[in-house]
Amino acid sequence: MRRGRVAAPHGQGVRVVTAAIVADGVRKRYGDIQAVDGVSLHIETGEFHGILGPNGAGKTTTLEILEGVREPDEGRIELFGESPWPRNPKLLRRIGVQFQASSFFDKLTTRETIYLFASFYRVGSRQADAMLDRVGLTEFGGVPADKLSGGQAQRLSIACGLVHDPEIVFLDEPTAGLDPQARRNLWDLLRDVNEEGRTLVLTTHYLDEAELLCDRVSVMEKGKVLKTGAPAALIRELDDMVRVSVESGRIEPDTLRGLLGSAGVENALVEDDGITLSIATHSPGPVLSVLADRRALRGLEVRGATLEDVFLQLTGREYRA
Ligand SMILES: Nc1ncnc2c1ncn2[C@@H]1O[C@H](COP(=O)(O)OP(=O)(O)OP(=O)(O)O)[C@@H](O)[C@H]1O
Repeated sequence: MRRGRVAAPHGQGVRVVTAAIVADGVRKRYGDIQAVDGVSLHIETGEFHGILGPNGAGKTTTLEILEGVREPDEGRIELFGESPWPRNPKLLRRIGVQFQASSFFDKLTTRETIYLFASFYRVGSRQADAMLDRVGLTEFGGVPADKLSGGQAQRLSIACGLVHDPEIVFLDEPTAGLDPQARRNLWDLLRDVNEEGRTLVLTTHYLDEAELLCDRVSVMEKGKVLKTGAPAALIRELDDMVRVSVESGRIEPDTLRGLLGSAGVENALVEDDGITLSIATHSPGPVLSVLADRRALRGLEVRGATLEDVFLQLTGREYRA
């Protein structure tokens, strides 16, 4: 949230912050599945907010309800004080939705696609061209939209959601499936869009992405928001925990149990690669000393806690996107 907050004039000492989005007690059920189970959110104007969680946590359903494209079973939602459901014409120009790239018309070029989206809002071709330029796609204007690479298609879909200059932008896993370079390029774009004072709400599987981009995140699991806060604040609540990792083959299970029993060890697990033993602790000294005694320091890494550790602490289980 870099520029979007409404600051009080100098000397008054009071900062007025208006809510862009308020959700209260939102529920949505699909048959037997309670997809969203009492979600409440308060997202400030200009905030970059991440809704994160593993598959099936209820992120997309929550986002669609906020966007006003899905009706909640229960709960109150307001965008700038207006309900988005049923379809609210007063809000349409003020919100932008990044559509999944797969929903483009396959016979339209990149330029025709953004012109089409621009026409929905009576936005002229000059503004549409400028937006295409902004996302670096001018030279691909004549290319059929379905021939763009994954990163280019995502940039086009974001451009289509931004072309009418909305105040709130909703993005559903905008970097899913992109290579690392394309992800980084997209992060730069999203940061710029937020710096202009727009409110961004993004869902993501990637905890590192949320940690890097978002002012605040809401961690979701099983339809509920487990916690909301600034990534750094959530991590700080873990009380200076660090994660010590080594190659697991070097340490016997007995030693591991001993470590787990010792003071300050929060948890120890073998990571997805099947090789790395990862130990979360508040006192890395004794842990490192036991590992050194056992000559089990191969592959040693010591790093600060991350949002993965926050998730582990909130749910008691490892984060698996
Ligand atoms: N239209 C639907 N009909 C029936 N069940 C649905 C529908 N949409 C979602 N669900 C179910 O609701 C739950 C929440 O889904 P949702 O897509 O909101 O989660 P998500 O966190 O966005 O997951 P993902 O990261 O996999 O997209 C899941 O169990 C999903 O299978």
